Amino acid sequence: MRARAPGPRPHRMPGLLRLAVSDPIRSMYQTVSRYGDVVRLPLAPGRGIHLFCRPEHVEHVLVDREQRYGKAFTYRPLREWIGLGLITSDGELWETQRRLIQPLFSHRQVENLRPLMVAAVDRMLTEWDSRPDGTVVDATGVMSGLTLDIVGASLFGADLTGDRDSVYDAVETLQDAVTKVIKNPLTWVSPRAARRVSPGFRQWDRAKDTIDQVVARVIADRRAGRGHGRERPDLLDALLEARYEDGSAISPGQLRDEIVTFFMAGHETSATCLAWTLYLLSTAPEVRERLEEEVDSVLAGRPPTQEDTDKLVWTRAVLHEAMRLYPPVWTVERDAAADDEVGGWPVREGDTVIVPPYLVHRHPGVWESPEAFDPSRFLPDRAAGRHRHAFIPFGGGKRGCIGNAFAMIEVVLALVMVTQRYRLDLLPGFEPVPKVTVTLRPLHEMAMTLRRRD
Ligand code: HEM
Repeated sequence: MRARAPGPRPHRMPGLLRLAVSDPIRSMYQTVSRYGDVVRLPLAPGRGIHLFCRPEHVEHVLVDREQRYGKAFTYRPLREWIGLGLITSDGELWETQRRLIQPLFSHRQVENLRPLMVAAVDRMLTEWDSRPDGTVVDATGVMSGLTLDIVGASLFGADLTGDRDSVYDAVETLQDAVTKVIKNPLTWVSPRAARRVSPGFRQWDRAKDTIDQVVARVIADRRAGRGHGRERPDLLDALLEARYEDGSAISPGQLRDEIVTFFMAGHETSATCLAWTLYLLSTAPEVRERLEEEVDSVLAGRPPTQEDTDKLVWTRAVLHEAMRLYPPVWTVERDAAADDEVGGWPVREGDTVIVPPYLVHRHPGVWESPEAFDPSRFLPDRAAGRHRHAFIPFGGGKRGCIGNAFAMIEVVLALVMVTQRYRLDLLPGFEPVPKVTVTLRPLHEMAMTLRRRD
């Protein structure tokens, strides 16, 4: 094992941290272009942050040695708002909750949710149909409304269509809040204190209240037996009816935290993926025409079933390529619970390890012309032989995304059904810029015109 990975000397850290705060992706790029794809940043005496950008490093940290790593301290600020749900918990609590929830997210179970997803996309398209051709929409906002509707209907049997705008604003506020708190060095000592001293925290608490009120209503409706066309038990039923080994039920606090977690994780990521996909398609007419041809020839106007999925090769390639360029979860971070060695470099207990999908997905040693939008790189003949951790939009290992199958059904369905009826074009002169918060959503509105295809 070598002594220590390359990286800046401690006196350069203040400048680097300033850049990391103002522009995290640029600072990561600069760091790896100067030091290579393994970098150690001296955070404090005896404590380092490691950046690993190669697929084999990802596999090592997230899969092969996952038991040596826990969620990084950087996830702690999230707990201030979403509590200790599946994303932010660790250890025994996480294992118990994951065991409880995992069966509901198997391929077979989420396939059962397809009709509810189709109905939600239909509701959005029917609303679009009532607007004049050429109407301008904010693609990020509409996709967020759609995926919130899907999560509400399919996981909680709830109609959340009336909550779209307030939840959208609240999620944006909370993402900004988490990002600001993470950037405050006090977070390393106490995220709660960092939250309290940050300007604007009252507004953040109001956003949390907005989410909490929606969640409380969803639970109260279910307890009162008010359903919304449910044919089989959903996530809310599973959580309410679950009994732990000692026979106890889930506590009200834990119930709230899990629901808020699924609320947030389940819609924001898929919405971001769809918004970037629509943007990229509007920049590449030949890619979009090929998508339209595939959708028209495979489905002839009907919504896709499970059996169609394998035939929608180009559709899936387009979505994968959009998630490669704009991974909704752009960074994945762990704290080492024990000493380790990654790619021949030492990692000490307590060090933080970053495996950023954004950089792994644009690694020039793995991807040809990594900055280009080229879905054909995901066609089976070109994808063959690529390292399986070169593409990690859903993370990997036991902490990988529980909603992976759910999300893929949802985004394929949404893209296909939109493509069957509409073309979306970016307003001329408008160039979206990624906003680096918890997710990689577009900084401003993604203003696009809706045009019917018929
Ligand atoms: C395109 C859509 C999505 C992307 C790109 C995505 C990405 C991710 C990633 C990268 C992680 C792992 C984070 C880490 O290792 O630190 C994760 C975890 C998680 N995701 Fe997703 N996700 C998506 C959709 C969904 C959906 C639809 C749901 C729920 C319905 C969901 C629920 C979760 C949960 C609960 C976790 C935490 C899992 C655990 O730690 O046990 N995600 N997601």
